[in-house]
Amino acid sequence: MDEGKILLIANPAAQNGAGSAAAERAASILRAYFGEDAVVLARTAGPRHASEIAERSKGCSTVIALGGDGVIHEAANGIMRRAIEDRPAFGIIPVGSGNDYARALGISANVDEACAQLFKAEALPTDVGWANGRWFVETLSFGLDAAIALDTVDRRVRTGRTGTVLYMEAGIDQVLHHLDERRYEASFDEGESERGCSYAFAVQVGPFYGGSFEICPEAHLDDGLLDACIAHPPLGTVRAVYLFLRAKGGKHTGFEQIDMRRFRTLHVEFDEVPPAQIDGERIEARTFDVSVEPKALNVLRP
Ligand SMILES: Nc1ncnc2c1ncn2[C@@H]1O[C@H](COP(=O)(O)OP(=O)(O)OP(=O)(O)O)[C@@H](O)[C@H]1O
Repeated sequence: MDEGKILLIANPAAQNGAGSAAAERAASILRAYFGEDAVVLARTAGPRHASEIAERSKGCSTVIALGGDGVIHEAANGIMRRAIEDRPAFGIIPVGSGNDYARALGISANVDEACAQLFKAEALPTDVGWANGRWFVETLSFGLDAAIALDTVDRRVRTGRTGTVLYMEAGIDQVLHHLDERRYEASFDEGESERGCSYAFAVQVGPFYGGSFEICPEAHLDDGLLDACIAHPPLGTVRAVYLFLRAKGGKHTGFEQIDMRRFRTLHVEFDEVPPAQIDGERIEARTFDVSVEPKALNVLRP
């Protein structure tokens, strides 16, 4: 990692409050390495604050977001709002329940290990997705997948569970009780309009979503393309649970109900507003205009 001012944007509320101690720990490790004055710690005060801080972060060479995929999403959006030549390098220290972007980058969920990885990391040009005026670094999805991701937010507060167990529980519950078909009309790369019906429709920069489900195993962070996984009817509950469990290890592809696509742009219009998530955060619309901005962000990758 380049020396120079480092701005550490931390969500103290991440992972039920664990973000606060993690931020202190990360700041002290980074200061011990780069020098006391080289690292500025900024704690977020609430939703969207990370975007504002990152957008205003003039004069620093690196922005590191500490927290879950939500605060990483917000910080990346703030940086992306700046002109490309003015964007600092972007690093992450994952302290969340899903940590999908960290998994795609190969960054440890242990704060000490993540810092050690960042010291040796290179800032590599990385693709960023764009949908309805928001950037996404890893995932955007509609339907069942999004309902699962959104369900985990309430479920975590209720049960205190995190990580894979939390997603598995939410996933099985949604598949058993909300296996809804959603009609859409989609055009990939400005091609002919296709009418379709999906249970789940995920658009990925990297392979992971939902806390380590390898939904698009062939997705690469710097290939200039988005990958989609679309699960079509007919799919009974038993088959759906089977495919859902296989998706944990990326072994759901190759089945006739699973359509894998690769593209640069997508226009998709659902008959009704579907549950939808962008990097794990709620997004509401019936029509989505999606594209990829190749190698738009220099991301610290081990
Ligand atoms: N100080 C704060 N207090 C409460 N919420 C905050 C604060 N700062 C940011 N947030 C919001 O918290 C939400 C969740 O943040 P984040 O993703 O970092 O943690 P998480 O939810 O624990 O992790 P995951 O996304 O992996 O489940 C984001 O929408 C963010 O805007």
